Amino acid sequence: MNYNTPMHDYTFELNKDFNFSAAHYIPDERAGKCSNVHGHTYHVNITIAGNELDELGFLVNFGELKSLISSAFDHTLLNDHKRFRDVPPTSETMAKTIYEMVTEYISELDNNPVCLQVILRETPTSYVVYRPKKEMR
Ligand SMILES: Nc1nc2c(c(=O)[nH]1)N=C([C@H](O)[C@H](O)COP(=O)(O)OP(=O)(O)OP(=O)(O)O)CN2
Ligand SMILES: [Zn+2]
Repeated sequence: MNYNTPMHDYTFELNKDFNFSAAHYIPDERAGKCSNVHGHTYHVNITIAGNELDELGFLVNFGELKSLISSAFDHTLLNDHKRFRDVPPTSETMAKTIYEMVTEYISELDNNPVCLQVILRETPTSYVVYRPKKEMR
């Protein structure tokens, strides 16, 4: 999928798309049919930027980004995850959670990549963009 990415001055920008399947429910009757357990094939787009590459010539390993998120969420009930103990697993909170997981992972890398945004598509017609405020970077 092609999505817009924010303007930046980094030399390299990387985008990783992948899918995972998971179930969820929104535990509030105001969510209507979405308060029942149901499943989605979630589509994720992660944008990473930076000025330096690692010894392999990678900004970030594409496969590591995918496995970081898929190993946590694929074929699970999202409501069971500790990250969704206090907030319901909506597209918005999922996009923010994935951003936080990616940012924790890349903060360990020596070449200083940053995550610019995460896009989480829940259905063919519904998706969310999570982009941190500039002072958070
Ligand atoms: N702001 C949000 N609204 C809704 C969310 C959400 O995460 N954030 N989630 C849901 C449900 O989980 C649902 O699975 C998705 O809803 P919706 O886009 O309405 O799905 P439909 O397939 O019914 O949409 P169509 O318009 O028929 O394509 C609900 N709202
Ligand atoms: Zn849903």
